[in-house]
Amino acid sequence: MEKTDGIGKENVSTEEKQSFKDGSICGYNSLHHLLSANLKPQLYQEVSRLLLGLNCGKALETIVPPESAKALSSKHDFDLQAYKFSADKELLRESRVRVSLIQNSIALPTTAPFSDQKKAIVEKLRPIIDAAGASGVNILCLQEAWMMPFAFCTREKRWCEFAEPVNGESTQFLQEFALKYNMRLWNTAVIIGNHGNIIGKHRKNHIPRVGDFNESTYYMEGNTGHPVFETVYGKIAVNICYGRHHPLNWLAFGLNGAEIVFNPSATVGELSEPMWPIEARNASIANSYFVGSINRVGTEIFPNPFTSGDGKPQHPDFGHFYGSSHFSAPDASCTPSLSRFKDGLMISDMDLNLCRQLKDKWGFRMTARYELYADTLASYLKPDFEPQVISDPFLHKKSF
Ligand SMILES: NC(=O)NCCC(=O)O
Repeated sequence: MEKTDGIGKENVSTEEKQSFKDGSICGYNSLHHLLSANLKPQLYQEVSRLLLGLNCGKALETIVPPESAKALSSKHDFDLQAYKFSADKELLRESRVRVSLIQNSIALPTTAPFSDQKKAIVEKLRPIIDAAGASGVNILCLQEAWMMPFAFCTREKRWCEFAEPVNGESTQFLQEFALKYNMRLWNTAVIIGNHGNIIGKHRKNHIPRVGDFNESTYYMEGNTGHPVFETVYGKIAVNICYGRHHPLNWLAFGLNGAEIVFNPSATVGELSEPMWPIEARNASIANSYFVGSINRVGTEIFPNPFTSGDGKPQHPDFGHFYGSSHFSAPDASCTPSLSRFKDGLMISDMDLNLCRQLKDKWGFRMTARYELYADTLASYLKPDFEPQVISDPFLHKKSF
């Protein structure tokens, strides 16, 4: 596995390890770097087999990005990784696509004028999107609320100034690239076609009310259902951030025929890091589609400290957004993650036939018994719902 600049270092003292406040994992870019640097090769291979799975019976293949993309990654200091998910070769159906994810930190302090903050993020993204374009990427997804700091923890209304109409300046910025590179790009919920056209939008279905994530101060639950956007490169959908904790949300995109579901996110280590690699991978397996998970990076400090309603002291930041963007495939394989603290571009070739092949192999759709669940859900929604519980008759008897 590729080692990164000074951060992927092997000789880290204990004191140093304890003092990494930069978002690294004991000085390493990601869990996979830590493991590859510290395990003997055969042990690392076995750990990888379990952590990342196998694709067509082998460890996931890496792709070498073009020199121009590598040069942009060195010059602008972003993590660049590329992989290939294969499927069994089919004679009649060919369905290959190159997909990518971008994770980024903000570019200016949250105290800078809002328009400068937005411009600086756009300028930071330009070379990363160019690297994706130079790599022949067909579909690109950015993180949730990519053009602003994730200020919803503050509950201050002034951050609403960052809101834009569907065809606002951020969409227009991406439309240029979509046209230039014959690519589809998304700003979390706006889906842009390779002619620079807006194909549609999807609004976040589930709005968090957990820890500092109290986004209900800013927007309402989405009302756009579970749209799947049919593009020349495949059928794609967006499950925005907190929606990943809702298995029925994933299911509905699958029932509508999604082949790739993106999960643009903003989430912090203390809250969700142990869940992050599991939820996407599980959704991918259960619904026989690919998942692209994207999380922002960095720690964003806000001018006015805020409390979290948990009795603890007020604080000026959310915690560390841990990046770790990656792809999961329906055969339970997945890519390693991008850096935990650096901007990054993850590229992956996908043979979308893998979705149908896994449906055929495991038959989850065929065996799903949706009518059972439709009945349970219908009765659960009624005010007189009684849970189906059969108690041990001895449970409520007095003991002798
Ligand atoms: N942005 C967002 O929905 N965050 C919620 C936190 C989480 O789901 O981990």
